[in-house]
Amino acid sequence: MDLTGQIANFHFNHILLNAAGVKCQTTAELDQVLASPYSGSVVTKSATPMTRPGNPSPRYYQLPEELGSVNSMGLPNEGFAYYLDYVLNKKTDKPVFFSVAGLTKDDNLAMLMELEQSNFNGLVELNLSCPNVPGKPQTAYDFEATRAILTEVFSFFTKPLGVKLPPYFDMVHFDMIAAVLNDFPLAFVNTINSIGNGLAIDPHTDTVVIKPKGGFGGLGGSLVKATALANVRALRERLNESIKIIGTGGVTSGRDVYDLVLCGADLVEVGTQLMVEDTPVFERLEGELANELDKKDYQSLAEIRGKLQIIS
Ligand SMILES: CC(C)(C)CCc1c(C(=O)O)[nH]c(=O)[nH]c1=O
Repeated sequence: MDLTGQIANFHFNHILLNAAGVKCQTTAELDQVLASPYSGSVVTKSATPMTRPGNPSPRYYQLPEELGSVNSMGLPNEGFAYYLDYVLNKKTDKPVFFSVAGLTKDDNLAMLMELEQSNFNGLVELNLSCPNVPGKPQTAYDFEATRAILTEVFSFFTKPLGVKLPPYFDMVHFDMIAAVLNDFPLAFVNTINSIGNGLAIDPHTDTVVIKPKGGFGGLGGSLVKATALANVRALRERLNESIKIIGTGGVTSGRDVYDLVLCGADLVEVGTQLMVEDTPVFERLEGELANELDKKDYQSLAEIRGKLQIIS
């Protein structure tokens, strides 16, 4: 059975990997994800130029009944140089994704320039869920700002680059972000990032469950699956076919992986469920995915990729 994927010149023997932010802050975590026989790759925690401690804890909370998670980590990471050193020296046959999340455009451009001039030969993911300027929405919700930064990036960047997007909820927003992205030689789009600024309450104490931002945080896990499917499907329908799609959000079973591929995903990332089960989740999900294909006598993901049927 062929459970592989392809982005740019990179072939992935398995389509599953971690979502940036989960199991990818330290070299030990990165090594564990890469060492899993059932992961196809690894993505680093989104890097800022300097190391960051992130927000005060509690900053991550697992919701009850496996509903999902809420987080306001605050970009804790070991700093750009730490991850560059890792990806330059790590021996692996698997393609590697390097995620950058500068808090300013200049930080992003500086990190991307250094990646461009380095011997890094993997894929770069620019996290557009970062704030643009105070008082304005995150970059990916500011279509002019998105166009502006991609114009500057592609004036010098020649390696395979994709963007990590927050979810959109308005059909016109799908049209607008796709119209921007289609103007650039992107290798991929990764959709979705967490659903922004959710709120969860501890019923025993009538208190929010995380400390930062008065309890507001990004939502992940099964409760975001329908939004993830919609964003993968909507962008697949709108983006040039040269722009591949990484589907992220709501994966807890092989059927969830199958559904994201049906909507057009080339690779699939696991976040919240990886926090729950650790790296054995990759073997479970791939086994369940193979069973779903078996049920319908499919031999490869290529036969179902983008083949979601509508009711005519
Ligand atoms: C939300 C930001 C802190 C601007 C970026 C990092 C990030 C975080 C984080 O580090 O809080 N959490 C997410 O669910 N998605 C993200 O992209």
